[in-house]
Amino acid sequence: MTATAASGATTTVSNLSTRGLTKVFGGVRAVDGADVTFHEGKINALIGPNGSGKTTFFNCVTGMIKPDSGTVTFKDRDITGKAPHAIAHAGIGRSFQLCRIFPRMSVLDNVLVAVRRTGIRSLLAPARTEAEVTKARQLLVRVGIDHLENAEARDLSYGQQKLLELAGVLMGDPDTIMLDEPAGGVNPSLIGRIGSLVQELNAEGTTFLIVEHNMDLVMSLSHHVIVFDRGRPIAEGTPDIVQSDPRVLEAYLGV
Ligand SMILES: Nc1ncnc2c1ncn2[C@@H]1O[C@H](COP(=O)(O)OP(=O)(O)OP(=O)(O)O)[C@@H](O)[C@H]1O
Repeated sequence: MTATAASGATTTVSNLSTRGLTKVFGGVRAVDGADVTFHEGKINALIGPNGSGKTTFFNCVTGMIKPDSGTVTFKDRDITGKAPHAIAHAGIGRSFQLCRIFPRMSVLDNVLVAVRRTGIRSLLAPARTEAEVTKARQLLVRVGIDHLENAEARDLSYGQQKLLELAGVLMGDPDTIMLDEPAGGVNPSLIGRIGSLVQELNAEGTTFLIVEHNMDLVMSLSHHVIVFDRGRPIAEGTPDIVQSDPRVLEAYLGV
């Protein structure tokens, strides 16, 4: 969110930021001292050439891997190195580059188990409540695949599986959602559906952080674009500003 202070200067409101975040694999500095401030209440995109460290950065923020150094702060709390379920519980939901669903389970059960993937205590709770089933069905309506409720997840198209994964993310009522390549491998009509859903949810107050290679989608959806190269941001701003930044062209084309 961007607020205008009394002086007329704009300040960024952020609930999620990193400072000096670093992850090294062998000799590769996949994330290299990244200082990133996401804009709260906005659709933020993280773009950059292949191998620039976007997914590793996401994994460090969401607890899938432990950074070697640096900090991740969410709502004024240091969440660096916390377990994924603790970070999800704090309010950050995420999807994966390669969709994570249970292929032989029904669509409805996939949404229901999503809410159970938040630590051992919830796994031991009663299998499902009526309220959870109602909520899962409402979310399937919302993402547009309620007619497939009883189908096995493996019978869905890849785009439908991405919508299913998003329904699962929404079961946790996150206020911030991180999507890793939501349009990757998805047909154009479902890309449109995913884009509309992101805009609807954002209008209701959800902050988004999206890693995406589909530039049409990024530039049409995002309020704030952060460009990664070699493990750290090299440029950021509105889509217009980023597209005309020579450093971005250089990173992509290597010129
Ligand atoms: N588990 C790992 N072990 C070793 N090296 C890794 C590992 N994960 C990532 N890397 C390396 O870290 C660098 C950053 O990779 P990462 O997948 O984070 O980039 P990316 O920007 O998400 O790429 P893409 O756009 O292709 O998905 C690459 O050089 C990659 O080979």
